[in-house]
Amino acid sequence: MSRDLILAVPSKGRLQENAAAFFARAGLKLEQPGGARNYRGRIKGLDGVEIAFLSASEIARELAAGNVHFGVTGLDLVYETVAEPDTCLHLVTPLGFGHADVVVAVPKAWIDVSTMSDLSDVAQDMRASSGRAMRVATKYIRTTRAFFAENGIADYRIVESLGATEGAPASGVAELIVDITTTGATLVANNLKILSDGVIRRSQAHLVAALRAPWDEEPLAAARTILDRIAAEARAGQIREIRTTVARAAMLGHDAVSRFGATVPFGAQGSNLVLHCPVDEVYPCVVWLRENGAETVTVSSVDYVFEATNPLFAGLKGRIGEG
Ligand SMILES: Nc1ncnc2c1ncn2[C@@H]1O[C@H](COP(=O)(O)OP(=O)(O)OP(=O)(O)O)[C@@H](O)[C@H]1O
Ligand SMILES: O=P(O)(O)OC[C@H]1O[C@H](OP(=O)(O)OP(=O)(O)O)[C@H](O)[C@@H]1O
Ligand SMILES: [Mg+2]
Repeated sequence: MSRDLILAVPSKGRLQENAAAFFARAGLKLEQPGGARNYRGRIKGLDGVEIAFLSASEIARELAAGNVHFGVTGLDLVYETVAEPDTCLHLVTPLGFGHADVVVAVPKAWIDVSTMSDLSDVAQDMRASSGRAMRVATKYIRTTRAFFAENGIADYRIVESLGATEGAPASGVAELIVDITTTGATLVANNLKILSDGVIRRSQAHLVAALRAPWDEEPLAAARTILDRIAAEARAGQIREIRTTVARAAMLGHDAVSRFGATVPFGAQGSNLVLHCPVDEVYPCVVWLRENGAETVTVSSVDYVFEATNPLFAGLKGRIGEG
């Protein structure tokens, strides 16, 4: 049996390009030999990892079943597809793309309806006046059931919709919808509005680990390598490297830690000072260094910051064995 770590990556759709670009930034180049129709691949120069190219919703299912170790998919699909995600999955890290909100939206013409509580009244009124249940068009069935139950709405019916859900109210198939929105353009074009307390979930793509996957020594070692790279790239993105020569470098380095949340990665050597400073604090830190005698100060982006500890791997390690 293969002892490879299996990493599931979207093979199509909204998340595909961003996922490949994300791994590439971390120095992990996904290779798909034979082109887009070959659903197995590898990472260039990294043995012990097999890529499974799947659709985003399939990835959520395969993670829950423990058939893959790692997967990239949207939080909306994780919670929609998996019954008890907290028991069998570990969210390793958000990836900063694939943003979408799962929302409850009703016709704009319903001027008296702006909250879930108002919607509860609508459901009762409909039942009383026509004897029928309010209808909700959606493909987010589990998500809708849970959210409506939390809001005390029980008398409604789900109409399963696999596409163009926003058209359902106008075409008379349902009274309202639960769907994802990113820019809001589709809702506006269909004369729908989001209820003020109707944002069910803010979703983005995540790297997710399957607790039920066979986490033998080899896949765990591969996971450590992958997460080492991802953490190094993420850390590098949060900071800029500031370099200067200044008297009392050690003391200023020490102060920069408390003033700006900087780190002094290599310690202060004589009058040379290197700081890793949070992006938003870079300019204030430069001004402060000059006030303290620094003349030339350079600021640069770094590609990776590898550190002795890796919070992503530690987080995963802490949860393996629970699944
Ligand atoms: N504007 C958007 N429209 C649709 N999906 C989006 C959008 N923005 C981000 N996403 C995310 O992309 C993921 C869905 O991707 P995709 O439609 O390719 O997956 P899928 O549902 O598995 O595919 P298919 O519908 O073909 O089976 C979800 O996690 C979703 O939140
Ligand atoms: O808020 P917006 O930026 O307008 O984006 C949201 C819309 O985009 C997606 O539809 P998609 O184009 O993927 O079609 P489908 O739902 O029919 O698959 C999603 O299902 C919404 O309908
Ligand atoms: Mg889709």
